[in-house]
Amino acid sequence: MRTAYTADQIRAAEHVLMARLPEGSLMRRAASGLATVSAALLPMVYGSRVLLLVGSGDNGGDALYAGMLLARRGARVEAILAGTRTHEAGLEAFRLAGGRVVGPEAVDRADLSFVDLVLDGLVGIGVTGALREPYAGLVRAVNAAPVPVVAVDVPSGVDASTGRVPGTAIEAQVTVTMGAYKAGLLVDPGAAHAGVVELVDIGLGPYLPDPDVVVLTPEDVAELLPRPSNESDKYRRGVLGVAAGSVQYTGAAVLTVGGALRAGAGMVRYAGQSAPVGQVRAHWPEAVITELDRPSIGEVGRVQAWVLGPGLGTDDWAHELARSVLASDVPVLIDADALTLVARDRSLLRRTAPVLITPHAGELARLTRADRDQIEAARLEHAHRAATELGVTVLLKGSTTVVAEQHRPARVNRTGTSWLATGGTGDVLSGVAGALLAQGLGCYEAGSCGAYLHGLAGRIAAHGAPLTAADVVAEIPSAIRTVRGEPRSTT
Ligand SMILES: NC(=O)C1=CN([C@@H]2O[C@H](COP(=O)(O)OP(=O)(O)OC[C@H]3O[C@@H](n4cnc5c(N)ncnc54)[C@H](O)[C@@H]3O)[C@@H](O)[C@H]2O)[C@@H](O)CC1
Ligand SMILES: [K+]
Repeated sequence: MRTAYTADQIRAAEHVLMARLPEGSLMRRAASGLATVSAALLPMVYGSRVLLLVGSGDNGGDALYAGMLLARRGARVEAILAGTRTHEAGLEAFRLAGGRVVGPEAVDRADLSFVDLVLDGLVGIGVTGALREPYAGLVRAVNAAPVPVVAVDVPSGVDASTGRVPGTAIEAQVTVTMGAYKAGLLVDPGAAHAGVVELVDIGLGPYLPDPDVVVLTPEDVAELLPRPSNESDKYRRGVLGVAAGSVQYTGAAVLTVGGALRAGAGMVRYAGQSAPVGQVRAHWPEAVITELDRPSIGEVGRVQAWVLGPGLGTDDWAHELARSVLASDVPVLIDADALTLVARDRSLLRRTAPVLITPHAGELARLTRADRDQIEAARLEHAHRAATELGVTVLLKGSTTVVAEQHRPARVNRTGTSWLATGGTGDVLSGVAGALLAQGLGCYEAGSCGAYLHGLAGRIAAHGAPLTAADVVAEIPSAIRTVRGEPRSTT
């Protein structure tokens, strides 16, 4: 499990560790890791040109000490001192090693074309708000130049705790982060600025609190996924009810049922009107089907969880069916049109059994009356707030998916690919996560494992080219085999 923390959590841990160590040793550890990663990005350290952007805080200090180490190895290292003050000891050490201080004009396009690497040490976890001048101007110039950038600790301009980017921010190829991952490096928009994140161990581990954010590894997912035992039968493996699809949207029903079957539901009971029923029957003879002549699940047999909403429509019939599903005593995953119904009628959410909602930013905006752009800008915060306010588990879809539940660290999923941004893939995700709910996983686990498998299946299906939602369904078993470390050709 990869764990990540807010700036305050990191500061508190650093404080305790620093008190136990000789002055400056943490920064030397940080700088040494930073120099090692930077050196590996250069074809040859000796003779290469490195430019440091140095801010007024300790982030600039890290850059100066790393610059010193690179200068000692024969690099030509120059520093732009952008702050009103500069880390004194770092600057002295840098100068003694042969580093040169240059003016801000060194970021002119012509000059940057002679530079092999930029180290961005303008600001780290100490940032507040949008980058001010002259930092913002330097960042714009560097971003516009074709020069690789290593961000020190955090790309300058990214809020380390939330991933917010309130103004200009460095676009780094690599971010060398000190002591522990910062939450804002793992969730967009911050993550998109960070590039590859390399962690430098400075001994902070024992002093860190419970994490703010967690990223599951394949091993974590493999351990959480249900596995059929010798005693399993289709009922014990989990029966999922699917209330999805309508006359207008038949495909959503097909994709949701497909996702659920491929993700290992012991049985899928599909309930819908005649048009989607015909389609589901044609695509998935495995599904057990109830054709509804009224909007009630009274005639559908026992299930362990429901998926409600993909392609369901938002008319009175859909509303009544949603009410009937939500009146059951099993976990319900609410997606798509059912989210619109719930946004209109919050009383639908009054139930005691667990609820997992799977909105994208626009759907969450409708549900919480927030602004869509603000949600995109601060995904962690909004997912958590919605989970707390609505008393549900929230899976906020997007390039980095966030699963939030009250009193638990947000789980961020990064297995997806931008090829997944195509019609119907959300229905597949609902089916996958619903199947995991039916197999007994809680909403938090089902949401995070579902997002992981769905993203990975998308990656496998895309393989660098466009995909369809049906392709994602087909690759879910490959994704499961991949996390289990089993060869794809065996079962
Ligand atoms: N103290 C230590 O021993 C260690 C420090 N570390 C480094 O120290 C950093 C934190 O250092 P600081 O606490 O000094 O903070 P930073 O260096 O991150 O930033 C603080 C400075 O940035 C300025 N600033 C804040 N917001 C700004 C904005 N929007 N525009 C322009 N300037 C802005 C502030 O005026 C202040 O001078 C970490 O990110 C990390 O790089 C790590 O190396 C671990 C060890
Ligand atoms: K930085």
